[in-house]
Amino acid sequence: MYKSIIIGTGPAGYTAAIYLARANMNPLIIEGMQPGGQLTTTTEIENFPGFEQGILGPELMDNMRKQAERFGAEFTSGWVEEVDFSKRPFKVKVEGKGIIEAESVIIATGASAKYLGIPGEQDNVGRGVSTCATCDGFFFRGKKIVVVGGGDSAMEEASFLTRFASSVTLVHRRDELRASKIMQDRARENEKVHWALNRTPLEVVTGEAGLKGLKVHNNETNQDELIEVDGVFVAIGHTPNTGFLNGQIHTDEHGYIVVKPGTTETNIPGVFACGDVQDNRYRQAITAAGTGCMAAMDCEKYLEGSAVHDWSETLDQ
Ligand SMILES: Cc1cc2nc3c(=O)[nH]c(=O)nc-3n(C[C@H](O)[C@H](O)[C@H](O)COP(=O)(O)OP(=O)(O)OC[C@H]3O[C@@H](n4cnc5c(N)ncnc54)[C@H](O)[C@@H]3O)c2cc1C
Repeated sequence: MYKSIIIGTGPAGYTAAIYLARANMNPLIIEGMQPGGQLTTTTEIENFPGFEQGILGPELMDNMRKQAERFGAEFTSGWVEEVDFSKRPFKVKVEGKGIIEAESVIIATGASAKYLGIPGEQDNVGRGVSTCATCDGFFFRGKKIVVVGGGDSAMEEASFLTRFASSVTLVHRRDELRASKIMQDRARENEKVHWALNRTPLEVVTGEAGLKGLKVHNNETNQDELIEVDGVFVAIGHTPNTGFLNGQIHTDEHGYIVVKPGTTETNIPGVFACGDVQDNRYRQAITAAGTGCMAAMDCEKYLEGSAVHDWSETLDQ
């Protein structure tokens, strides 16, 4: 039996692993199908502190893994299929490995960006196709971009990207947007934002020089069109990876794990959550790593038998 199991090896899981391993807690880390997490799908990371010239995503994650290994963290591959948090020790069922038991569990399974599922999209992630304006907007200075989506986050990303891009065209398959009025108004007031509503994305088109544009079907004219751009930002939401929890941990209406404010504690003492799986707002590598540190420290306190936080006093004041 392990003192602690960490599920997931993105920046959150690796950071928790570094802290727990250095505290002699001998954690077991379950890697899942995507060792290294989301950053292994991208190229240059320019906003992770400590790397003046930037660092490649896979290299950053490889460094974090080696750092955790150096302090004795143990890794196993496999996908967590089920958990049983109803009694102690906690049980974690890993595909092909069976049931592993632990006194505590840190959930760091991230959130997957939703994609359109059209030809050319996956081949060009990190080469013109992105799901993160904060991460990649900087690479599109003076360029033309489309943002696909009709919700608040699409409006926000479109407005944000006008700081860099020469023009941002918002593509949505209907002529009505789901976004709140205030977010729509903000985007509409921005003269760099253009609108291509009632258009269904069909294909990310590339040429010899790279990305050429987004082919869409115009639902009004029934014609296909090519919107010529340098970048395609897909802003149709994220899915937190919480299916394996089977409702045992409280989640919000979007499926994100709910933690006690200012901590990584879930509704079950001894089960902690960090990184994008509990963060619908920031979703950055540095915030994931930061909460990974918090989860390890909360977990250590729990294993030592001391209360993690006593909020009652704060709330009484
Ligand atoms: C293309 C791209 C570019 C990005 N660029 C930047 C950037 O420049 N700067 C920045 O700060 N952020 C960037 N981000 C965002 C950043 O990658 C995330 O915020 C960060 O990776 C979240 O870390 P995490 O540890 O919470 O989860 P993730 O990195 O998502 O890792 C989740 C881990 O959980 C595992 N897992 C999931 N389900 C299971 C399961 N059932 N069983 C076992 N394991 C499981 C996966 O295998 C994976 O190892 C980018 C994201 C993408 C997609």
